[in-house]
Amino acid sequence: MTVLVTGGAGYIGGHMALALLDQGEEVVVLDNLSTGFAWAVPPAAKLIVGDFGDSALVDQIFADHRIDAIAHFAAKIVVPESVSDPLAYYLNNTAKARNLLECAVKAGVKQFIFSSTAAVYGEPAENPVFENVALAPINPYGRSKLMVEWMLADVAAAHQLRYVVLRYFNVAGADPAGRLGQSSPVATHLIKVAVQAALGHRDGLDVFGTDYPTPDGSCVRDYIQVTDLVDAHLLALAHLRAGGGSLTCNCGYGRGLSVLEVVEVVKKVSGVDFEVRLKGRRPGDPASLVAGADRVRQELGWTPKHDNLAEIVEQALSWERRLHNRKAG
Ligand SMILES: NC(=O)c1ccc[n+]([C@@H]2O[C@H](COP(=O)([O-])OP(=O)(O)OC[C@H]3O[C@@H](n4cnc5c(N)ncnc54)[C@H](O)[C@@H]3O)[C@@H](O)[C@H]2O)c1
Ligand SMILES: O=c1ccn([C@@H]2O[C@H](COP(=O)(O)OP(=O)(O)O[C@H]3O[C@H](CO)[C@@H](O)[C@H](O)[C@H]3O)[C@@H](O)[C@H]2O)c(=O)[nH]1
Repeated sequence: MTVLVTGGAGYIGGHMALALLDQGEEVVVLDNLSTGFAWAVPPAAKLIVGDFGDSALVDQIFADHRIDAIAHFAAKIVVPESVSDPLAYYLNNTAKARNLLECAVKAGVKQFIFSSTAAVYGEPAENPVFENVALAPINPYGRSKLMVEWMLADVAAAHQLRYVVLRYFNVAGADPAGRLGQSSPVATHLIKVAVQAALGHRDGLDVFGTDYPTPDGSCVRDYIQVTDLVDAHLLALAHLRAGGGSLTCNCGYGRGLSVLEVVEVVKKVSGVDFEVRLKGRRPGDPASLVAGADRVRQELGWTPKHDNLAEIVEQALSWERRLHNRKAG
């Protein structure tokens, strides 16, 4: 059987495609290359360049391939951009997901893994935050994803489709074998920005907000290494294929690190004391998000292998060097 990976030319979907191929699966990647790269798709996967909201194209993909599961990564993912352009997020992340689900139901695809986000929690009253708290996203990005979670629950109640929703916390690092990493043309994620500053590819780093109600005033996040996250998807796929029921799980390590702490680790690992400018808050940022991560361990048997920020930063540094040389070369 074949897995359809939407967004498989992107950061996390690309690592998923690699991992699926590593375990002998057939992989079809559907990606419009809006933020992804054809070169990031492993050659053994079939890349179809197109939009996952294009129902005629998706129907054709289901007709041409024996797809038993969809891993749906494709989305717009930048929180501040969702604040300035919410309709783009509701179209790409929400409305098009509805079309994809309709095609899946029509084609009888019964297994669906969805990339959700810690942003569905908004500003949780307590951290770590567990899956069963009331959901109150504070930005359009989080709302655009939460609506897909709701659609999935309704579709699963009405049809034979079962799902695993994985709510990722902050994803970072790269394939330990060095085959792939985060390649987005315009970096916005903290670790990637910090690593670029350390390598002199940008002029220092701005810290967005130092007056949050956190120990050092900067935002706290739970950084999860990308192949550990992908392992949770492989386990989710096995769970669904074994007939397991629909499930929603946080994906994080259950440990919060502040922006200033992350910056210190990047400076230490790189050995470069790059410029850090303390700035005002960025729109849409919650103060703290740390995963209550018991369920993914208990229900899926997940055990992380790379829960170490220095190792994650080392991976990000070595990927960024490679990416830079590739561009220069
Ligand atoms: N990176 C994180 O820290 C993080 C955290 C939580 C959740 N997520 C979720 O994980 C998923 C993957 O994120 P990523 O970091 O790999 O981002 P990314 O931008 O690297 O990958 C997204 C991919 O989707 C493709 N895409 C976007 N819209 C499309 C469309 N309409 N049709 C076809 N392809 C389309 C892009 O070209 C890109 O290759 C997203 O759903 C995101 O919301 C990411
Ligand atoms: O140059 C920078 C970049 C980021 N930050 C801060 O670093 C923290 C983390 O920001 P970022 O790496 O952009 O991630 P988030 O905004 O937390 O969002 C990520 O993590 C969410 C889950 O927690 C996911 O839903 C999103 O898709 C993903 O982009 C935030 O406090 C930012 O304000 C800075 O201070 N300077």
